Amino acid sequence: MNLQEHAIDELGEVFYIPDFITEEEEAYLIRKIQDAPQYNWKALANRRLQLWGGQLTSKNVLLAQPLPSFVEVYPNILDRLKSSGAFSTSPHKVLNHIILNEYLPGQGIMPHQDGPAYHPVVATISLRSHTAFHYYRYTTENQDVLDATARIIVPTPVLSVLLEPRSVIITSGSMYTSHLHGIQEQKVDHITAGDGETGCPPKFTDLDVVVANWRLLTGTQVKSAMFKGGALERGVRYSLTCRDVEKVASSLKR
Ligand SMILES: O=C(O)CCC(=O)C(=O)O
Ligand SMILES: [Fe+2]
Repeated sequence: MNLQEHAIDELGEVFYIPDFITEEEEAYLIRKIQDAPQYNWKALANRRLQLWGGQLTSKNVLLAQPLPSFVEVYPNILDRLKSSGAFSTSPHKVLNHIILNEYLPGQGIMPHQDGPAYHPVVATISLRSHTAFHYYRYTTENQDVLDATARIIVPTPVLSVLLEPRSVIITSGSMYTSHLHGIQEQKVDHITAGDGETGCPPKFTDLDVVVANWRLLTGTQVKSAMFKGGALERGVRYSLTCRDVEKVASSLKR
């Protein structure tokens, strides 16, 4: 796979690959996720999550646990991501940690950075529902403040993407190290139609920002919204956030 053909930003740091997994694989993964015992879920204020591959210590060391067979055997997400080239420069050349997030319609995640525990590449697979995913930057004022929470975020995203179910989005470079990303808490994503040409691309209506990956979208309903406009209702979405934790403790080191 030539990752650069999937670049959706000017610097070539963000890549969108539609239909990264099949519908059968998606159905299987969702069944496995839903079959997990209640105690595997960690409840947060506005979403639930599961950690696969172990916990991180306060010093950002992964206490590695085996990954579930349904990411290593069928479907073999590990190898598939490896052959995408996404982790070719990471220390273990492959992901070793996955956060599974569950979002109900109307739930999201505040703009944030993923931090220094991971090699600065993240691959996020979406299951079951689409969502709208935005990248943000800090203002240049206040730049020397070391505490990221004290810095000001520019409210208009620098890049906005429509993530389809079964797609993967890969974020690397400065988009990982110095930008933020988030999902707004919405039940519906309104789309303003484009004209099918680069001069007038489709937009997310509410923020008036271009759908950066509109040319790469494959879903019938989603594509129709790009050309005719429309409202895309969010369903329950699962995301698999795949990363390579740099420091690993335990005999499971890979
Ligand atoms: O669900 C997503 O697509 C994003 C999740 C995320 O940013 C994270 O887990 O750090
Ligand atoms: Fe994140």
